[in-house]
Amino acid sequence: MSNDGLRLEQVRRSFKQGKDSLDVLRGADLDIRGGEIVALVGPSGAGKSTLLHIAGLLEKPDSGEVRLAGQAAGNLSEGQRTRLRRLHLGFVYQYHHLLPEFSAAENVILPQMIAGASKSKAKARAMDLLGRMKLTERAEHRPGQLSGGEQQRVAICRALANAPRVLLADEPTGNLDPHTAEGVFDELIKLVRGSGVAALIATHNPDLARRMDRIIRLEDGLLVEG
Ligand SMILES: Nc1ncnc2c1ncn2[C@@H]1O[C@H](COP(=O)(O)OP(=O)(O)OP(=O)(O)O)[C@@H](O)[C@H]1O
Repeated sequence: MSNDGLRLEQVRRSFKQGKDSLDVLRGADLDIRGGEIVALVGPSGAGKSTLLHIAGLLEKPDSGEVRLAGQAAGNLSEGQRTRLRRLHLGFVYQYHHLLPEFSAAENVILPQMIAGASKSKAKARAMDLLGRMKLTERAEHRPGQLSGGEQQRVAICRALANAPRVLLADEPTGNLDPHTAEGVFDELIKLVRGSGVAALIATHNPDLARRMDRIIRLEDGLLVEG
């Protein structure tokens, strides 16, 4: 069946470690539809970041297919992969990676302009996203003038700026104290639900994982439900 979100089919990835090969992904299957929020859990070193890099077209699998917004990525050129990534993917990392010399609003405006939006449209969307994250008053502040929670909320707005079909997040609240993490996570969930994006969020926090629609566990190189 078609899926306009994210689909992985029999994804395999191994790394050479000396004479041995470490089989991190051994045929991982995944299907996330628009509007679904899925937690990716598993012990440290299980391969969650590797899986997110492959799903985000930052790395290629040894075999298997990644389908993004209905399009198979396997046979695309580097240029086509970059375009697909720009059009359909948003990323949130543990650290915000905002541009320090630009304001919060500019950090959300820039990716839209790179994708071809006019400045006025990009600004209107940035202010709308920042408003939904309760950051209107902070829009003109630079990242260094914001709290850790606020920085991460701006990073979430930036990830959603181009209305991607798929949002990938690697421990998005992992750097924050538990109370702040909970608040940022609530806002993330609200924004994601309102946008219809397919979201895959890696977390070590079982309380946060339980609040998503489904939990997928990475175990011995395979993805299992629950
Ligand atoms: N480029 C690489 N070369 C060799 N080994 C790698 C490479 N990338 C990852 N690995 C190995 O693959 C395994 C999975 O790593 P990965 O970072 O995906 O795990 P993770 O589940 O995200 O861990 P954590 O929860 O600690 O972030 C680890 O044993 C790691 O050392």
